[in-house]
Amino acid sequence: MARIKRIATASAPVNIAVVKYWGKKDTKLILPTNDSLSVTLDQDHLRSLTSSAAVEVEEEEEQGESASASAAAAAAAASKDRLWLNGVEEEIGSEGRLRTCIDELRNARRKVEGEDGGVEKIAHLPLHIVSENNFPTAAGLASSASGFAALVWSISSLYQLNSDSGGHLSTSALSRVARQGSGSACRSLFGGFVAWQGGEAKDGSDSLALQVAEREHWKDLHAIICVISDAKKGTPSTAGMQRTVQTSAALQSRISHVVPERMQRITSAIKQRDFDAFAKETMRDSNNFHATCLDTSPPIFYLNDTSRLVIQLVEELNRSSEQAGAGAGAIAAYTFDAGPNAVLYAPEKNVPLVLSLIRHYFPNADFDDPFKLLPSLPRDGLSSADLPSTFNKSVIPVSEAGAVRRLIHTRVGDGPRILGAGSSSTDDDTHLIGQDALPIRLQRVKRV
Ligand SMILES: Nc1ncnc2c1ncn2[C@@H]1O[C@H](COP(=O)(O)OP(=O)(O)OP(=O)(O)O)[C@@H](O)[C@H]1O
Ligand SMILES: C[C@@](O)(CCOP(=O)(O)OP(=O)(O)O)CC(=O)O
Repeated sequence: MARIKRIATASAPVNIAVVKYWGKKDTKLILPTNDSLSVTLDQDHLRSLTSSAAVEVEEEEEQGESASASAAAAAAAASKDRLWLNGVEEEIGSEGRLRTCIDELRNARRKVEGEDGGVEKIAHLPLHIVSENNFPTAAGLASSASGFAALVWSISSLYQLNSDSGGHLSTSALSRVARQGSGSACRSLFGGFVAWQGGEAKDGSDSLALQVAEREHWKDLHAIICVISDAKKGTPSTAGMQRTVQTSAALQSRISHVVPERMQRITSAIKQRDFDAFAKETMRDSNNFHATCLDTSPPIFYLNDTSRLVIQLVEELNRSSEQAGAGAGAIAAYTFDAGPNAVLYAPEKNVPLVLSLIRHYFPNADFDDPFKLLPSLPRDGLSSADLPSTFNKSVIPVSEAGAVRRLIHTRVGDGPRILGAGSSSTDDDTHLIGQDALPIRLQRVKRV
Protein backbone atom coordinates (compact mmCIF):
# COMPACT_ATOMS: atom_id res chain seq x y z
CA MET A 1 0.00 0.00 0.00
CA ALA A 2 1.25 3.46 -0.88
CA ARG A 3 0.22 6.59 0.95
CA ILE A 4 0.86 10.29 0.66
CA LYS A 5 3.33 11.90 3.03
CA ARG A 6 3.05 15.37 1.50
CA ILE A 7 1.30 16.76 -1.57
CA ALA A 8 1.23 20.05 -3.51
CA THR A 9 -0.73 21.19 -6.53
CA ALA A 10 0.13 24.09 -8.80
CA SER A 11 -1.07 25.55 -12.07
CA ALA A 12 1.02 27.38 -14.64
CA PRO A 13 0.26 29.47 -17.70
CA VAL A 14 1.19 29.29 -21.35
CA ASN A 15 3.44 32.00 -22.79
CA ILE A 16 3.70 33.15 -26.39
CA ALA A 17 6.95 34.77 -27.44
CA VAL A 18 7.06 38.10 -29.23
CA VAL A 19 10.84 37.80 -29.65
CA LYS A 20 11.41 34.14 -30.44
CA TYR A 21 13.86 31.69 -28.96
CA TRP A 22 15.26 29.57 -31.77
CA GLY A 23 18.57 27.75 -31.39
CA LYS A 24 20.68 26.27 -28.59
CA LYS A 25 24.37 26.62 -27.93
CA ASP A 26 24.15 23.80 -25.36
CA THR A 27 21.48 21.19 -26.01
CA LYS A 28 21.81 19.40 -22.66
CA LEU A 29 21.64 22.49 -20.44
CA ILE A 30 19.26 24.19 -22.92
CA LEU A 31 21.24 27.40 -23.34
CA PRO A 32 19.79 29.55 -26.12
CA THR A 33 21.66 31.29 -28.91
CA ASN A 34 19.64 34.47 -28.24
CA ASP A 35 17.54 36.24 -25.60
CA SER A 36 13.76 36.08 -26.00
CA LEU A 37 10.67 37.78 -24.62
CA SER A 38 7.10 36.61 -24.15
CA VAL A 39 3.65 37.49 -22.90
CA THR A 40 2.19 35.17 -20.28
CA LEU A 41 -1.43 34.28 -21.06
CA ASP A 42 -4.24 34.02 -18.52
CA GLN A 43 -4.23 30.63 -16.80
CA ASP A 44 -7.92 31.01 -15.98
CA HIS A 45 -8.19 30.00 -19.63
CA LEU A 46 -5.20 27.90 -20.73
CA ARG A 47 -3.16 26.09 -18.14
CA SER A 48 -1.29 23.02 -16.99
CA LEU A 49 -2.34 21.69 -13.60
CA THR A 50 0.13 19.47 -11.73
CA SER A 51 -0.01 17.62 -8.41
CA SER A 52 3.15 16.18 -6.92
CA ALA A 53 3.23 13.86 -3.94
CA ALA A 54 6.03 12.37 -1.86
CA VAL A 55 4.80 8.84 -1.40
CA GLU A 56 5.47 6.29 1.31
CA VAL A 57 5.40 2.74 0.13
CA GLU A 58 5.47 0.22 3.02
CA GLU A 59 8.95 -1.11 2.18
CA GLU A 60 10.25 2.49 1.92
CA GLU A 61 9.20 3.28 5.49
CA GLU A 62 11.65 0.80 6.96
CA GLN A 63 14.37 1.78 4.53
CA GLY A 64 13.73 5.51 5.06
CA GLU A 65 14.56 5.37 8.76
CA SER A 66 18.01 3.83 8.36
CA ALA A 67 19.11 5.27 5.05
CA SER A 68 17.59 8.69 5.89
CA ALA A 69 18.23 11.22 3.11
CA SER A 70 21.35 9.64 1.73
CA ALA A 71 22.22 9.87 -1.95
CA ALA A 72 21.59 6.14 -2.28
CA ALA A 73 18.08 6.50 -0.86
CA ALA A 74 17.38 9.40 -3.22
CA ALA A 75 18.57 7.35 -6.19
CA ALA A 76 16.39 4.44 -5.09
CA ALA A 77 13.41 6.77 -4.78
CA ALA A 78 14.11 8.27 -8.20
CA SER A 79 13.80 4.88 -9.84
CA LYS A 80 10.26 4.68 -8.41
CA ASP A 81 9.12 8.17 -9.46
CA ARG A 82 5.98 8.04 -11.62
CA LEU A 83 4.25 10.56 -13.91
CA TRP A 84 0.78 10.55 -15.46
CA LEU A 85 0.17 13.11 -18.20
CA ASN A 86 -3.42 13.65 -19.32
CA GLY A 87 -4.45 10.33 -17.82
CA VAL A 88 -1.69 8.24 -19.37
CA GLU A 89 1.35 7.06 -17.46
CA GLU A 90 4.59 8.22 -19.11
CA GLU A 91 8.07 6.83 -18.67
CA ILE A 92 10.28 9.26 -16.71
CA GLY A 93 13.46 7.31 -17.41
CA SER A 94 16.92 7.65 -15.93
CA GLU A 95 17.96 10.55 -18.11
CA GLY A 96 16.31 13.25 -20.17
CA ARG A 97 14.55 16.50 -19.42
CA LEU A 98 11.99 15.32 -16.88
CA ARG A 99 14.66 13.46 -14.94
CA THR A 100 16.91 16.53 -14.88
CA CYS A 101 14.17 18.78 -13.49
CA ILE A 102 13.07 16.28 -10.82
CA ASP A 103 16.67 15.50 -9.75
CA GLU A 104 17.59 19.19 -9.43
CA LEU A 105 14.63 19.84 -7.14
CA ARG A 106 15.16 16.66 -5.12
CA ASN A 107 18.83 17.56 -4.62
CA ALA A 108 17.85 21.04 -3.47
CA ARG A 109 15.47 19.49 -0.90
CA ARG A 110 18.17 17.03 0.27
CA LYS A 111 20.47 19.96 0.85
CA VAL A 112 17.87 21.73 2.98
CA GLU A 113 17.19 18.52 4.94
CA GLY A 114 20.94 18.04 5.46
CA GLU A 115 21.42 21.58 6.73
CA ASP A 116 18.40 21.73 9.02
CA GLY A 117 17.71 18.62 11.08
CA GLY A 118 14.25 19.95 12.00
CA VAL A 119 13.00 19.76 8.42
CA GLU A 120 10.74 16.82 7.57
CA LYS A 121 12.59 14.14 5.59
CA ILE A 122 10.81 13.57 2.29
CA ALA A 123 13.58 13.79 -0.34
CA HIS A 124 14.18 10.04 -0.06
CA LEU A 125 10.57 9.21 -0.97
CA PRO A 126 9.42 8.47 -4.52
CA LEU A 127 7.37 11.17 -6.25
CA HIS A 128 4.02 10.60 -7.92
CA ILE A 129 3.25 13.40 -10.37
CA VAL A 130 -0.09 13.83 -12.14
CA SER A 131 -0.56 16.57 -14.71
CA GLU A 132 -3.24 17.74 -17.09
CA ASN A 133 -3.38 20.36 -19.78
CA ASN A 134 -6.82 21.82 -20.45
CA PHE A 135 -5.88 22.34 -24.13
CA PRO A 136 -4.31 20.11 -26.81
CA THR A 137 -0.82 18.84 -25.91
CA ALA A 138 2.07 19.03 -28.41
CA ALA A 139 -0.04 20.97 -30.91
CA GLY A 140 1.97 24.17 -31.11
CA LEU A 141 0.06 25.77 -28.24
CA ALA A 142 3.10 25.85 -25.94
CA SER A 143 2.08 22.90 -23.76
CA SER A 144 5.70 22.08 -22.95
CA ALA A 145 6.12 25.59 -21.51
CA SER A 146 3.13 25.50 -19.16
CA GLY A 147 3.71 21.79 -18.50
CA PHE A 148 7.29 22.07 -17.26
CA ALA A 149 6.51 25.32 -15.41
CA ALA A 150 3.65 23.60 -13.52
CA LEU A 151 5.86 20.59 -12.79
CA VAL A 152 8.66 22.74 -11.36
CA TRP A 153 6.25 24.93 -9.39
CA SER A 154 4.37 22.01 -7.86
CA ILE A 155 7.50 20.03 -6.86
CA SER A 156 9.22 23.15 -5.52
CA SER A 157 6.10 23.88 -3.48
CA LEU A 158 5.98 20.25 -2.27
CA TYR A 159 9.61 20.60 -1.19
CA GLN A 160 9.00 24.14 0.14
CA LEU A 161 11.84 25.51 -1.96
CA ASN A 162 10.25 28.57 -3.53
CA SER A 163 10.00 31.84 -1.70
CA ASP A 164 6.16 31.58 -1.85
CA SER A 165 6.43 28.45 0.31
CA GLY A 166 9.01 29.87 2.70
CA GLY A 167 12.01 28.49 0.78
CA HIS A 168 15.19 30.13 -0.39
CA LEU A 169 14.90 29.81 -4.18
CA SER A 170 13.72 32.84 -6.11
CA THR A 171 11.44 32.49 -9.11
CA SER A 172 14.38 33.30 -11.42
CA ALA A 173 16.45 30.56 -9.73
CA LEU A 174 13.63 28.08 -10.33
CA SER A 175 13.34 29.24 -13.92
CA ARG A 176 16.82 27.73 -14.43
CA VAL A 177 15.30 24.35 -13.58
CA ALA A 178 12.24 24.81 -15.82
CA ARG A 179 14.56 25.88 -18.65
CA GLN A 180 16.13 22.43 -18.59
CA GLY A 181 12.70 20.88 -19.14
CA SER A 182 11.92 23.02 -22.17
CA GLY A 183 13.60 26.33 -22.93
CA SER A 184 10.40 28.35 -23.28
CA ALA A 185 9.13 26.94 -19.94
CA CYS A 186 11.43 29.24 -17.97
CA ARG A 187 9.33 32.21 -19.13
CA SER A 188 6.10 30.65 -17.79
CA LEU A 189 7.33 31.07 -14.20
CA PHE A 190 6.38 34.75 -14.28
CA GLY A 191 3.20 36.56 -15.20
CA GLY A 192 3.00 39.59 -17.44
CA PHE A 193 5.91 40.29 -19.75
CA VAL A 194 8.96 38.09 -19.37
CA ALA A 195 12.48 38.05 -20.79
CA TRP A 196 14.67 34.97 -20.94
CA GLN A 197 18.20 36.27 -20.57
CA GLY A 198 20.27 33.83 -22.60
CA GLY A 199 23.35 34.32 -20.41
CA GLU A 200 27.07 33.87 -20.93
CA ALA A 201 28.10 31.30 -18.30
CA LYS A 202 28.96 27.83 -19.61
CA ASP A 203 27.14 26.18 -16.70
CA GLY A 204 23.90 28.08 -17.44
CA SER A 205 23.88 29.87 -14.10
CA ASP A 206 22.91 33.18 -15.70
CA SER A 207 20.45 31.75 -18.24
CA LEU A 208 17.15 32.58 -16.57
CA ALA A 209 13.83 34.39 -16.79
CA LEU A 210 13.27 37.92 -15.54
CA GLN A 211 10.02 39.80 -15.34
CA VAL A 212 9.99 42.90 -17.55
CA ALA A 213 6.55 44.10 -16.38
CA GLU A 214 3.69 42.68 -14.39
CA ARG A 215 0.34 41.81 -15.90
CA GLU A 216 -1.21 44.82 -14.11
CA HIS A 217 1.15 47.13 -15.97
CA TRP A 218 -0.66 46.42 -19.26
CA LYS A 219 -3.85 44.52 -18.42
CA ASP A 220 -5.50 45.83 -21.53
CA LEU A 221 -3.48 43.53 -23.79
CA HIS A 222 -5.61 40.69 -25.16
CA ALA A 223 -4.73 37.68 -27.31
CA ILE A 224 -6.74 35.77 -29.89
CA ILE A 225 -5.40 32.33 -30.74
CA CYS A 226 -6.45 31.23 -34.21
CA VAL A 227 -6.24 27.45 -34.21
CA ILE A 228 -5.56 26.56 -37.81
CA SER A 229 -4.43 23.04 -37.02
CA ASP A 230 -4.09 21.26 -33.70
CA ALA A 231 -2.42 18.23 -35.22
CA LYS A 232 1.03 17.26 -33.90
CA LYS A 233 3.54 19.33 -35.83
CA GLY A 234 5.81 18.04 -38.58
CA THR A 235 9.17 19.33 -37.38
CA PRO A 236 9.31 19.56 -33.58
CA SER A 237 10.94 22.75 -32.28
CA THR A 238 13.80 20.90 -30.58
CA ALA A 239 14.95 19.22 -33.80
CA GLY A 240 14.05 22.15 -36.06
CA MET A 241 16.05 24.73 -34.16
CA GLN A 242 19.22 22.61 -34.17
CA ARG A 243 18.95 22.14 -37.92
CA THR A 244 18.79 25.94 -38.18
CA VAL A 245 21.86 26.32 -35.93
CA GLN A 246 23.79 23.91 -38.15
CA THR A 247 22.80 25.27 -41.55
CA SER A 248 21.41 28.82 -41.52
CA ALA A 249 23.63 31.82 -42.18
CA ALA A 250 20.64 34.10 -41.52
CA LEU A 251 20.53 32.87 -37.92
CA GLN A 252 23.91 34.55 -37.33
CA SER A 253 22.55 38.03 -38.02
CA ARG A 254 19.53 37.22 -35.86
CA ILE A 255 21.88 36.35 -33.00
CA SER A 256 24.37 39.18 -33.44
CA HIS A 257 22.09 42.18 -33.98
CA VAL A 258 18.46 41.52 -34.98
CA VAL A 259 17.44 40.14 -31.59
CA PRO A 260 19.64 42.31 -29.31
CA GLU A 261 18.31 45.49 -30.95
CA ARG A 262 14.73 44.21 -30.93
CA MET A 263 14.90 43.23 -27.24
CA GLN A 264 15.70 46.85 -26.39
CA ARG A 265 12.97 48.31 -28.58
CA ILE A 266 10.24 45.92 -27.45
CA THR A 267 11.15 46.29 -23.78
CA SER A 268 10.78 50.03 -24.09
CA ALA A 269 7.47 49.61 -26.02
CA ILE A 270 6.17 47.44 -23.16
CA LYS A 271 7.33 49.89 -20.51
CA GLN A 272 5.53 52.70 -22.34
CA ARG A 273 2.49 50.57 -23.24
CA ASP A 274 3.10 51.66 -26.83
CA PHE A 275 1.00 49.14 -28.78
CA ASP A 276 2.03 50.41 -32.20
CA ALA A 277 5.74 49.85 -31.50
CA PHE A 278 5.02 46.54 -29.72
CA ALA A 279 3.00 45.31 -32.71
CA LYS A 280 5.66 46.24 -35.26
CA GLU A 281 8.45 44.50 -33.34
CA THR A 282 6.29 41.42 -32.72
CA MET A 283 5.33 40.96 -36.37
CA ARG A 284 8.84 41.63 -37.64
CA ASP A 285 10.30 39.12 -35.24
CA SER A 286 7.81 36.44 -36.22
CA ASN A 287 8.64 37.06 -39.87
CA ASN A 288 12.38 37.07 -39.19
CA PHE A 289 12.08 33.78 -37.29
CA HIS A 290 10.11 32.11 -40.11
CA ALA A 291 12.57 33.50 -42.69
CA THR A 292 15.34 31.84 -40.66
CA CYS A 293 13.39 28.57 -40.78
CA LEU A 294 13.17 28.93 -44.55
CA ASP A 295 16.91 29.62 -44.67
CA THR A 296 17.50 26.27 -42.96
CA SER A 297 18.63 23.34 -45.09
CA PRO A 298 16.43 21.47 -45.81
CA PRO A 299 13.99 24.34 -45.24
CA ILE A 300 11.40 24.22 -42.48
CA PHE A 301 7.88 25.42 -43.33
CA TYR A 302 5.71 26.14 -40.34
CA LEU A 303 3.26 28.59 -41.92
CA ASN A 304 0.56 27.36 -44.29
CA ASP A 305 -1.72 29.18 -46.77
CA THR A 306 -4.19 30.13 -44.05
CA SER A 307 -1.39 31.52 -41.86
CA ARG A 308 -0.26 33.72 -44.73
CA LEU A 309 -3.83 34.98 -45.30
CA VAL A 310 -4.03 35.98 -41.63
CA ILE A 311 -0.78 37.91 -42.05
CA GLN A 312 -2.11 39.76 -45.12
CA LEU A 313 -5.36 40.60 -43.35
CA VAL A 314 -3.67 42.03 -40.25
CA GLU A 315 -1.16 43.96 -42.36
CA GLU A 316 -4.00 45.55 -44.36
CA LEU A 317 -5.93 46.39 -41.21
CA ASN A 318 -2.88 48.12 -39.76
CA ARG A 319 -2.03 49.89 -43.00
CA SER A 320 -5.53 51.31 -43.35
CA SER A 321 -5.57 52.33 -39.70
CA GLU A 322 -2.25 54.10 -40.08
CA GLN A 323 -3.48 55.87 -43.19
CA ALA A 324 -6.54 57.05 -41.27
CA GLY A 325 -4.06 59.04 -39.19
CA ALA A 326 -4.92 60.69 -35.87
CA GLY A 327 -2.30 58.51 -34.21
CA ALA A 328 -4.43 55.41 -34.77
CA GLY A 329 -1.42 53.11 -35.32
CA ALA A 330 -1.55 49.32 -35.42
CA ILE A 331 -4.81 47.60 -34.49
CA ALA A 332 -3.41 44.10 -33.98
CA ALA A 333 -0.16 42.10 -34.18
CA TYR A 334 0.33 38.55 -35.39
CA THR A 335 2.93 36.05 -34.29
CA PHE A 336 3.47 32.37 -35.16
CA ASP A 337 5.45 29.74 -33.25
CA ALA A 338 6.67 26.46 -34.72
CA GLY A 339 3.35 25.73 -36.42
CA PRO A 340 0.61 27.34 -38.53
CA ASN A 341 -1.51 28.73 -35.66
CA ALA A 342 -1.67 32.52 -35.39
CA VAL A 343 -1.66 34.37 -32.09
CA LEU A 344 -2.99 37.90 -32.44
CA TYR A 345 -2.30 40.51 -29.79
CA ALA A 346 -4.55 43.57 -29.58
CA PRO A 347 -5.68 46.14 -27.02
CA GLU A 348 -9.06 45.17 -25.57
CA LYS A 349 -10.96 47.89 -27.45
CA ASN A 350 -9.82 46.44 -30.82
CA VAL A 351 -10.80 42.85 -30.06
CA PRO A 352 -14.42 42.98 -31.36
CA LEU A 353 -13.23 44.36 -34.73
CA VAL A 354 -10.41 41.83 -35.05
CA LEU A 355 -12.72 38.95 -34.14
CA SER A 356 -15.39 40.10 -36.62
CA LEU A 357 -12.80 40.31 -39.37
CA ILE A 358 -11.36 36.87 -38.67
CA ARG A 359 -14.83 35.36 -38.47
CA HIS A 360 -15.81 37.02 -41.74
CA TYR A 361 -12.79 35.90 -43.78
CA PHE A 362 -12.50 32.51 -42.07
CA PRO A 363 -16.11 31.38 -41.65
CA ASN A 364 -17.30 28.72 -39.22
CA ALA A 365 -14.43 29.10 -36.79
CA ASP A 366 -15.62 27.59 -33.58
CA PHE A 367 -15.96 30.46 -31.09
CA ASP A 368 -18.29 30.48 -28.15
CA ASP A 369 -16.21 32.81 -25.95
CA PRO A 370 -16.20 30.42 -22.99
CA PHE A 371 -14.29 32.91 -20.85
CA LYS A 372 -16.86 35.66 -21.42
CA LEU A 373 -14.35 38.41 -21.95
CA LEU A 374 -16.75 40.19 -24.28
CA PRO A 375 -20.16 41.55 -23.28
CA SER A 376 -21.61 39.93 -26.42
CA LEU A 377 -20.25 37.93 -29.34
CA PRO A 378 -19.09 40.13 -32.22
CA ARG A 379 -21.40 39.96 -35.20
CA ASP A 380 -20.53 37.69 -38.09
CA GLY A 381 -20.84 40.18 -40.92
CA LEU A 382 -18.39 42.98 -41.65
CA SER A 383 -19.59 46.40 -40.66
CA SER A 384 -17.89 49.19 -42.62
CA ALA A 385 -18.62 51.56 -39.76
CA ASP A 386 -15.96 49.91 -37.59
CA LEU A 387 -13.33 49.61 -40.32
CA PRO A 388 -10.75 52.23 -41.27
CA SER A 389 -12.13 54.03 -44.36
CA THR A 390 -9.41 52.85 -46.77
CA PHE A 391 -9.49 49.20 -45.69
CA ASN A 392 -9.40 47.05 -48.83
CA LYS A 393 -12.10 44.43 -48.40
CA SER A 394 -10.67 42.33 -51.24
CA VAL A 395 -7.27 42.03 -49.63
CA ILE A 396 -7.87 38.30 -49.21
CA PRO A 397 -10.66 36.03 -50.38
CA VAL A 398 -13.12 34.52 -47.94
CA SER A 399 -11.64 31.12 -47.07
CA GLU A 400 -13.47 27.85 -47.12
CA ALA A 401 -15.39 27.05 -43.94
CA GLY A 402 -13.18 25.76 -41.13
CA ALA A 403 -9.82 27.05 -42.46
CA VAL A 404 -9.47 28.61 -39.02
CA ARG A 405 -10.94 25.88 -36.87
CA ARG A 406 -11.22 27.59 -33.50
CA LEU A 407 -10.72 30.95 -31.89
CA ILE A 408 -9.61 31.27 -28.29
CA HIS A 409 -9.85 34.74 -26.81
CA THR A 410 -7.67 35.35 -23.76
CA ARG A 411 -5.45 38.06 -22.27
CA VAL A 412 -2.21 38.70 -20.41
CA GLY A 413 -2.11 36.73 -17.15
CA ASP A 414 -0.33 36.08 -13.89
CA GLY A 415 2.41 33.60 -12.97
CA PRO A 416 2.07 30.08 -11.51
CA ARG A 417 -0.27 29.53 -8.59
CA ILE A 418 -0.07 27.12 -5.69
CA LEU A 419 -3.57 25.69 -5.30
CA GLY A 420 -2.91 23.62 -2.21
CA ALA A 421 -0.17 21.93 -0.22
CA GLY A 422 -0.25 19.73 2.86
CA SER A 423 0.24 16.36 4.42
CA SER A 424 -2.76 14.67 2.84
CA SER A 425 -4.94 14.85 -0.22
CA THR A 426 -8.27 16.53 0.29
CA ASP A 427 -11.55 15.28 -1.08
CA ASP A 428 -12.32 18.59 -2.77
CA ASP A 429 -11.18 19.42 -6.30
CA THR A 430 -7.71 20.72 -5.40
CA HIS A 431 -5.43 17.74 -5.99
CA LEU A 432 -5.16 15.30 -8.87
CA ILE A 433 -3.78 12.53 -6.63
CA GLY A 434 -5.89 10.58 -4.14
CA GLN A 435 -4.97 9.24 -0.69
CA ASP A 436 -3.91 5.97 -2.38
CA ALA A 437 -1.24 8.02 -4.23
CA LEU A 438 -2.85 7.37 -7.62
CA PRO A 439 -4.50 9.79 -10.12
CA ILE A 440 -8.07 10.91 -9.47
CA ARG A 441 -10.75 13.03 -11.10
CA LEU A 442 -9.17 13.05 -14.55
CA GLN A 443 -12.59 12.88 -16.12
CA ARG A 444 -13.69 16.03 -14.27
CA VAL A 445 -11.31 18.39 -16.04
CA LYS A 446 -13.00 21.03 -18.15
CA ARG A 447 -11.17 21.25 -21.45
CA VAL A 448 -10.84 24.28 -23.67
N1 LIG B 1 1.52 19.10 -18.27
C1 LIG B 1 2.70 18.62 -18.65
N2 LIG B 1 3.54 18.09 -17.73
C2 LIG B 1 4.76 17.63 -18.10
N3 LIG B 1 5.22 17.64 -19.37
C3 LIG B 1 4.41 18.13 -20.32
C4 LIG B 1 3.11 18.64 -20.01
N4 LIG B 1 2.54 19.08 -21.15
C5 LIG B 1 3.41 18.86 -22.15
N5 LIG B 1 4.53 18.29 -21.66
C6 LIG B 1 5.71 17.85 -22.42
O1 LIG B 1 5.83 18.65 -23.57
C7 LIG B 1 5.75 17.86 -24.76
C8 LIG B 1 5.11 18.65 -25.88
O2 LIG B 1 6.02 19.63 -26.29
P1 LIG B 1 6.11 20.15 -27.78
O3 LIG B 1 7.19 21.17 -27.83
O4 LIG B 1 6.15 18.99 -28.70
O5 LIG B 1 4.66 20.79 -28.04
P2 LIG B 1 4.08 22.18 -27.63
O6 LIG B 1 4.80 22.73 -26.43
O7 LIG B 1 2.60 22.05 -27.48
O8 LIG B 1 4.40 23.07 -28.90
P3 LIG B 1 5.40 24.35 -29.02
O9 LIG B 1 6.53 24.19 -28.07
O10 LIG B 1 5.84 24.37 -30.45
O11 LIG B 1 4.53 25.53 -28.74
C9 LIG B 1 4.95 16.64 -24.31
O12 LIG B 1 5.19 15.54 -25.14
C10 LIG B 1 5.47 16.44 -22.90
O13 LIG B 1 6.71 15.77 -22.89
C1 LIG C 1 9.05 28.79 -31.65
C2 LIG C 1 9.19 28.79 -30.13
O1 LIG C 1 7.93 28.52 -29.58
C3 LIG C 1 10.21 27.73 -29.76
C4 LIG C 1 9.99 27.08 -28.45
O2 LIG C 1 10.87 26.01 -28.30
P1 LIG C 1 10.79 24.98 -27.08
O3 LIG C 1 10.91 25.72 -25.80
O4 LIG C 1 9.57 24.13 -27.24
O5 LIG C 1 12.09 24.14 -27.36
P2 LIG C 1 12.94 23.21 -26.40
O6 LIG C 1 13.79 24.10 -25.53
O7 LIG C 1 13.78 22.37 -27.30
O8 LIG C 1 11.95 22.40 -25.58
C5 LIG C 1 9.69 30.18 -29.75
C6 LIG C 1 9.58 30.59 -28.30
O9 LIG C 1 8.70 30.12 -27.56
O10 LIG C 1 10.37 31.46 -27.91
